Amino acid sequence: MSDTKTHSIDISTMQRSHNTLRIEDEKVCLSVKDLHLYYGEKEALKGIDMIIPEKKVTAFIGPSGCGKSTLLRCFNRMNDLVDSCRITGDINLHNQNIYAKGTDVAELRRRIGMVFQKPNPFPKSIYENVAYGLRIQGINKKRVIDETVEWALRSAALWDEVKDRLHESALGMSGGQQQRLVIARTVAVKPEVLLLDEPASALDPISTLKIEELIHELKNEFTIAIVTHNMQQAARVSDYTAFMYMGDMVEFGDTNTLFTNPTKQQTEDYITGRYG
Ligand SMILES: Nc1ncnc2c1ncn2[C@@H]1O[C@H](COP(=O)(O)OP(=O)(O)OP(=O)(O)O)[C@@H](O)[C@H]1O
Repeated sequence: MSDTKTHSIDISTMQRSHNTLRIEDEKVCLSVKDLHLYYGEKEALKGIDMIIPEKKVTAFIGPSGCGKSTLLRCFNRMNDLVDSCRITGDINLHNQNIYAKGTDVAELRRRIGMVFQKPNPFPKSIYENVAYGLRIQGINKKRVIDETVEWALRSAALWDEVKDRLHESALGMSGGQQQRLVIARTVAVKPEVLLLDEPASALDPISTLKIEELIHELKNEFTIAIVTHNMQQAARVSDYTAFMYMGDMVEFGDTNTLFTNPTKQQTEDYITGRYG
């Protein structure tokens, strides 16, 4: 690295812990081995090897089309829904191969929940949005559902704003509230992992800040993987960062190190805004 370059992100001004994390010290939640993914003839993931550490936030960054969302969708087998898609390699969730024959994909998606860019609440009440996953699981005791709805809404930092209008339509909420409601709906079924695919990119700056604060709280209970186009956001919210380029995992490591002292020239070029 040259001494004269200026980083576009000054991580030292962020309220981050300056301790460098070591991936070897982490408990493994998900491990990815030699993962290749093809959409028809096109190879979109070219032999990915990485782990997602437990109860930490792992961010995926990289230019448009590099495969971030594709990789995220592999973790709960959302790519199964794409006809042309073929996958080789392994992904293990706590040593269990999620692509093994006989895997209960609905149960996998309960254990690994996903939140998308655009808030997608159901056209139901706030309460019923959060209760939905519980009812699908056959839970119908009112007391259990009431308690879980409150717990999930508190976990999503939404309870105080909605406790007096639980039975009003979710569609009357602001975009930022809707996204926190979707997060409450996802955590209500007690997943182990939350996959967040650009969860704040459709939101205003204040709602974005709330989501970032929420991510910070949620990692006490959940393992989080987040795709973001916003490098400042990745630097603020994540413990580990993966930089991808054209289907390759170029660099993966502790977020402080990746943003201040990347080992690969391609990573440095990207985080200093030379391309992307
Ligand atoms: N359903 C699909 N069918 C065919 N090709 C796809 C499909 N989804 C993604 N691709 C292709 O796979 C590559 C990776 O796409 P992906 O959406 O994972 O990238 P990304 O890094 O998340 O991009 P962005 O930041 O723009 O969302 C791209 O070339 C894209 O065109």
